[in-house]
Amino acid sequence: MATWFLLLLTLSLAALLTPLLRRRTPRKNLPPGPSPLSSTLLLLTTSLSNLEPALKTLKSKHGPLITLFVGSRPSIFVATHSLTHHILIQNGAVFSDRPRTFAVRNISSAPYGPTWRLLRRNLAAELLHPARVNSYSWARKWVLHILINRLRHENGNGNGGVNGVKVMDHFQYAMFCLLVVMCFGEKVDENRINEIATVQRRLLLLVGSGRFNVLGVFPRLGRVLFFNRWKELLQMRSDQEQTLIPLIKSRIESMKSESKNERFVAYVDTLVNLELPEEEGGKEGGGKLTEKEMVSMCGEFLNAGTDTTSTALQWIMANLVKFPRIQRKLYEEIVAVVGPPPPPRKDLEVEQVITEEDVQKMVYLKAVVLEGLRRHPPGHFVLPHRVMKEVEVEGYTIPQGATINFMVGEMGLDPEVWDEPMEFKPERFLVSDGVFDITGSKGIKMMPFGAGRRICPGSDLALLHLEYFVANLVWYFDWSVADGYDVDLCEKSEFTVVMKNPLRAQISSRVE
Ligand code: HEM
Repeated sequence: MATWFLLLLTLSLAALLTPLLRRRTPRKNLPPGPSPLSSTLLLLTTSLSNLEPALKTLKSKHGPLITLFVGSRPSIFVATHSLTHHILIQNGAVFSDRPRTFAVRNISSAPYGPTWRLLRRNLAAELLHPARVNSYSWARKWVLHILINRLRHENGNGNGGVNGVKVMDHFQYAMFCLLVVMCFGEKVDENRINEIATVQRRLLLLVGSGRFNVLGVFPRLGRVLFFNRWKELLQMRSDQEQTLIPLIKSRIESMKSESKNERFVAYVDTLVNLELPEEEGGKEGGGKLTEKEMVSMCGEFLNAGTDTTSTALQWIMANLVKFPRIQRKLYEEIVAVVGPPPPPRKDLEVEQVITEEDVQKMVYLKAVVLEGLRRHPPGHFVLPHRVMKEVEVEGYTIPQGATINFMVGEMGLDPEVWDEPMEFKPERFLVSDGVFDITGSKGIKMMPFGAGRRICPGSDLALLHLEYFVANLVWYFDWSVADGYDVDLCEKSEFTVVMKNPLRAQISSRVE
């Protein structure tokens, strides 16, 4: 359907619905913002991440609480740390629901209630518990091996290629391998990894682009008016099922034949026997997860931990290339803890690695990772929350059913909170020996993983992955600017906020 037609349709729809719905839900003392018509247009045609520039302008005009509309439905944006703390930490229960969108069963879209609690607790306690995460040490070592060999290969076996290595594809591949092992409990070959990654990324980018927003907001009408989009979404979903169901089935089969002590626990194992509660008024019933629901859960697990972590890894490595002094200081810390790196082996085996226990002793490493997440959080917003009952905030009324979101990117760069916020200065996190409360429970300074009850349950795993890979990559290689390339810190919004000009680095082995 032509874009002009879509715009016209959206405008007419908004114009029609706004007065109708406003009559039913009288507009209360909402936080200020632009007119319902112009904000409906903005929200229906723009992905969340591309909204940021418009919201910054609105913030300077209206203040830190801004209302936009989709039809008559208010969508509120919060731009300051203290208000976010007040909302998500002090009044978390009211603000922890999710807007109803597509009917998929997963943690991130589950309404705030018993099913969400069960699914989230399952992930946190059965898979992301520190003991379980430790049991995947072999998988991290295996993936590090793959990553180092891919980087060496592209770089001409460590001799330093002229145009450098474009690292992002390798980072994404490595994170994907790692999460696939944790999800399905098996090492999957390269072709299959690429196949799963392609399907998952297509789904992620299209849903993240905002093109399907209208189907979530007006489900019935949207499917008729935007039939081709609806068909495209169904096709992507069917591709996802075709790639993930065989892996789920194979894991379930192997669970029957292996004894419990023979194997480590994969995410699928934890999902098989879950008994979901019957939710009052819920559309979906209780009982065991169906095969298709397991696809949604596994798809969420893969996507939540892959793009976010590889995006953060790229930003951190880009800053280490741009600022050799910081890279040198980090290398010195690493050598002080584990000694110099081993010479590369001819059979491409990575014999010695910096372990998870080693990284715990590296305070500067932790500061580098935190500074990367402050300066370049992979998401500049959290996932939208839904308000469960009407509340007052700062003298304004936040109505039940409104969506609410938080300007994560803005908060990490607020000059009132951060000294020289645009500078990459890991030292700012050294004041407390690299111990920083990323959950924001006592006060929020930045929130790359969100805050409160919906905070990212994978934050500890993500931090471990970042520390582990950054440490090993800097230990094995010296990273410098590739010929003819400048490290450009410009941002571009995809599903996450990525480097507009992806990092190209010249890497050379630290030892002959
Ligand atoms: C650097 C890496 C990561 C970043 C920056 C990140 C960030 C976030 C953010 C901002 C949210 C939304 C919070 C909210 O809505 O208030 C979120 C939710 C979530 N993340 Fe992550 N995440 C990362 C890695 C991971 C990993 C490794 C996993 C799992 C293995 C994961 C699983 C989830 C899940 C399941 C949710 C939904 C939580 C809920 O709705 O209760 N994330 N993440």
